[in-house]
Formats: sequence, C-alpha cells, structure tokens
Amino acid sequence: MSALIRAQNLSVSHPGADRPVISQIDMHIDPAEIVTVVGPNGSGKSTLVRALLGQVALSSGRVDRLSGLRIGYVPQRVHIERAMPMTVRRFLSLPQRVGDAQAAQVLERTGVPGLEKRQIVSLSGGQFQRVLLARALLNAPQLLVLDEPTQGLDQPGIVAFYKLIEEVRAETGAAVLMVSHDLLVVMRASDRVVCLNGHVCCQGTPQAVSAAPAYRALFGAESQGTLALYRHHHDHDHDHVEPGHDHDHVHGPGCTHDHSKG
Ligand SMILES: Nc1ncnc2c1ncn2[C@@H]1O[C@H](COP(=O)(O)OP(=O)(O)OP(=O)(O)O)[C@@H](O)[C@H]1O
Repeated sequence: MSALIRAQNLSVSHPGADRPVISQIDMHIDPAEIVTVVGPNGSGKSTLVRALLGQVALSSGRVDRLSGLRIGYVPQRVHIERAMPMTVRRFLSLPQRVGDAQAAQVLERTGVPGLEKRQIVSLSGGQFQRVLLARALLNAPQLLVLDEPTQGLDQPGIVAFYKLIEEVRAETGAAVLMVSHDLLVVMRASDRVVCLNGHVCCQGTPQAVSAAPAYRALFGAESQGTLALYRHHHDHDHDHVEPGHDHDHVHGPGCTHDHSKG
C-alpha cells in the first residue's frame, strides 16, 4: 500500500517573514507506522503538521494525501478553552453526533469509562487528554495526528498515554503522526523519528536518529540520556541496526556531520 501522506521538497513561508519556516522537507507516513517529529521550540514542527494536513499554503513543493484519507486530530491540550461549560458526552458529539453506545465504547477504550456526565473543566489533565483521543477515534481514522499530546502530564501519565497510543495503533491499524518534546519516552513509542530544525536534520529509526551527530547537536546532553534509555529497553529488537547507515538514517539538507559514512 502506498504512503498515506507524502511531502516532497516542501517549503512554507509565513507572511512577512524573510525566510521559510520550513524548507525542502521530504517525508512520508506509511499505513500503521508511528512517526514522531521532534525539534527545538520554533523549529517549525506545528507548521509542518499543518502543511501535511493541507491547512497552510505551501511556498514550494507538494504534499500528496491518500484520496479520502480519514484523519483524527488531537490538538494541543493547552489550546482548548477548558473553561467552557460542557459535558464530556456533548463534547464527543462535536462536530458530529455520536450515539450513546459508541460514546461509551470509545471512552472505555481510552481508559476513561463512565465520564459522560462530567464537565470538561472538572477533568484532570490526563483524563482530558484521553477524552480528546476518544473524540479523535470516533471516525475510525487511518491517521491519528497528535500535536504535543502529553504537554502538562507527569512522567507516569506520559508513559501511560504513549502505551495507549501503541495499543490503539495495534488494534485499529491507524498510523500516528506526533509532535513531541518528550524525548525520553517518545523514542520508545516511535517507528520513525523526524528531527526538524527548519529543515530535516535527520530521520530514521529512533536509535539511528538519537545516534546522529545532527540530533545530538540539537538536543545536547538530553539526547545521551534518551539513547541510553532507548538502548536499555530495545537492544534486543535492534541488534541489526548500524547507526549512520543509509538504510536507517536519511540525511537532510544542512546536515553538518560526515556524509561519507552514509
Ligand atoms: N501563522 C503564522 N504567521 C507568522 N509566523 C508564524 C505563524 N505560525 C508560526 N509562525 C512562526 O513560525 C515559526 C515556527 O513555528 P511552529 O509553531 O511551527 O514551531 P514549533 O516547532 O511547533 O514550535 P513549538 O515547539 O514552540 O510549539 C515560529 O517562529 C513562529 O513564530
């Protein structure tokens, strides 16, 4: 099956800016894979996601989406007006009405059963995040898009949320595109990582990316911890990986490290 979304030579400039926010991006999302975009603040992660979804004009390049692609979007939690008086049940029916049975089922699936009558504003951060995910799952998406889904959650909450995402992927076969700052755990939950800093610094398996000099230059000491944790949990799965090898790690334009090694 072909990619759900494919971007080729994608660049976006915001009005009035003298240079593109993101430039010459090549990336794709295959069915059922978890792809995570990491990068410093302001590196263009949200802009890239919006461009992939067709929500922002491209200044060059192209984005192809599978015809009729069903997308479930989980927005940044902090951007939603939590003070609005609304029950969880009503929230799940926006913008499309869903039946009681379906609402109950999806809340059960995301680990927050029986919350229908609760006011949105009364939920904890972790509960609200799961309600957002529940709503995104209602149209049986082929692709789930999550923009910094665990912002504001504590470490156990973050780990539990990514575990849930992996379970949902396994059950539904939906691909997942995530933007995240949670480097320590995101590596474990991703099939592929795209490291962004205006351009794609590197992309590939989590282990290959975390070993790439371009990634380490961006994330510094934190990346060392990420790599150690990732190896600790995953060496058995990735014994065949040779960091820096072409099959695992694709260099983007602007990479500063030695390309002669692949
Ligand atoms: N609509 C817009 N108009 C003008 N500039 C914008 C617009 N949206 C984003 N920008 C600018 O583009 C740059 C990249 O923003 P973007 O939100 O894509 O980065 P990000 O990597 O998601 O950042 P963060 O990690 O802080 O969420 C920033 O300098 C931002 O100020």
